[in-house]
Amino acid sequence: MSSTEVPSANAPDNSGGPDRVWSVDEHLDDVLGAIQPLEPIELQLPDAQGCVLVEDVTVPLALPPFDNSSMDGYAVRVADITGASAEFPAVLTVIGDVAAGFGGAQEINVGPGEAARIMTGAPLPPGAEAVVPVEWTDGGSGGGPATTMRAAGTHPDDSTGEVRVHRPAEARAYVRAAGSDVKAGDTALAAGTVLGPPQIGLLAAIGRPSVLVRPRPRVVVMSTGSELVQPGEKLEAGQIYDSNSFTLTAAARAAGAIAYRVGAVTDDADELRATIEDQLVRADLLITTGGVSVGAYDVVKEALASVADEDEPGSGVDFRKLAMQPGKPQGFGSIGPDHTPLLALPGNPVSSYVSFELFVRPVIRALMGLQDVHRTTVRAELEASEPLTSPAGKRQFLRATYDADAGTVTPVGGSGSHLIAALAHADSLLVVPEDTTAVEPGTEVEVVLLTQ
Ligand SMILES: Nc1nc2c(c(=O)[nH]1)N[C@H]1C(S)=C(S)[C@@H](COP(=O)(O)OP(=O)(O)OC[C@H]3O[C@@H](n4cnc5c(N)ncnc54)[C@H](O)[C@@H]3O)O[C@H]1N2
Ligand code: MOO
Repeated sequence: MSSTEVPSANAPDNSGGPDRVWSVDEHLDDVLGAIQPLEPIELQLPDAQGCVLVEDVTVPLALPPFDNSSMDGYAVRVADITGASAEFPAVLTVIGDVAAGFGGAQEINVGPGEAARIMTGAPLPPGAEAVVPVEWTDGGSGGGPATTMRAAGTHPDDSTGEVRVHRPAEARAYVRAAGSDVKAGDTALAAGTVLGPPQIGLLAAIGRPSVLVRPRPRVVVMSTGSELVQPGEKLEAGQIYDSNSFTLTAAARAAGAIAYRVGAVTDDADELRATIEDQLVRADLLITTGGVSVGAYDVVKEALASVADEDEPGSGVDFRKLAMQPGKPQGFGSIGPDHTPLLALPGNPVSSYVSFELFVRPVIRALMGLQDVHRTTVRAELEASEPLTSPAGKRQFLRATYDADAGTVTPVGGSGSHLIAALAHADSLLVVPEDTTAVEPGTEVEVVLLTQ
């Protein structure tokens, strides 16, 4: 990197004391190391979308279940239409209709010199060896080539009488063979598959109404701060609107969670503790924002100190400083009888969002049992009118826009962790490493894509 690199004197303090500063990677390892995927449950197909399958699903019946037509046309015997042409059509007796869903195909038996009208998806009747599309015939009209089949309801006579076939066809032409998609006993989907729309469709096609999956985590998001007012309400002096709970609830949902937004809780440890205890019942993961710094009203630390069950291994919430900007103060641990994981994020809006992207999103995805828990990162050339500066010893995450065609990344707004508007116009985070204090335009940098 053609940028200013600072010596290791600025590296995080790893001494283990109260002033210890953890690196982003150490914190992420600790957080993810404490997360187990949620226990599998049986979910109805519409609810299983986006979830990870935990069973191998075996095909109970072949697809298609029976030989069927891929065209609207006539089911015929091959020998009857050998050598047929427009000038010398094969004239066949129409013995009836076979429509999709028609269960009585066995009653229609196509004998020599006979044809049955057949619709796309309808079972091939006994005796028939091929299907000729209606466009290869006169459609029973006695005239030239047909373009469509006339509706059985308005033209019942078309199911009887004669049809002229203008072209020969090979055996099995326009026939979709039973089992040509999957066979009974095949593995339809293997454990570990993420259920997207086509996978849900396959499960439905083989008749499965529900499957065993890891569920979406239920994530409760609450912001803290006595200055916070809900959008729509009147702002008094010194108050601001609560945006974090909206941002992070939306982010949790986008990450795959079932997200519950709890409005802002005031800076009162008892109230916060009571709210957290109330919310535990519906939470697989709790997220708080604010109150984790060193201020006199930073109550999250105080409240969480006694919500935790200290007698149980794995309980309790640790607060630490990370070598990153934004997002320096962070809390992580588990609380309540079920050791529900909790991440306490800093209150500054950009800090809480960047912290969510780096730590909470991977947790949500790990709870879902997904293998790939991280955002896509790419390398891009810095496009800027002047060099970027970054604090020594901290990994900085600047908001940016990424141009995939040009292979460039451009910072949006400054580095301040209160810059909500710039964040809303960014699609990526530009990463400046801990040992770099300046980055020249044109330098290749790492970029975290917030959309993939
Ligand atoms: N003396 C020090 N002060 C601060 C330090 C420090 O090390 N020493 N760290 C700074 C850093 S870095 C951060 S980040 C913040 C974290 O503070 P808290 O987590 O305690 O957050 P608050 O004080 O509650 O709020 C900070 C800021 O963000 C606004 N905020 C909070 N919640 C919301 C919300 N839901 N929606 C919109 N805006 C919100 C709040 O009004 C404050 O302006 O501490 C620094 N201070
Ligand atoms: O770490 Mo704070 O998140 O820099 O603003």
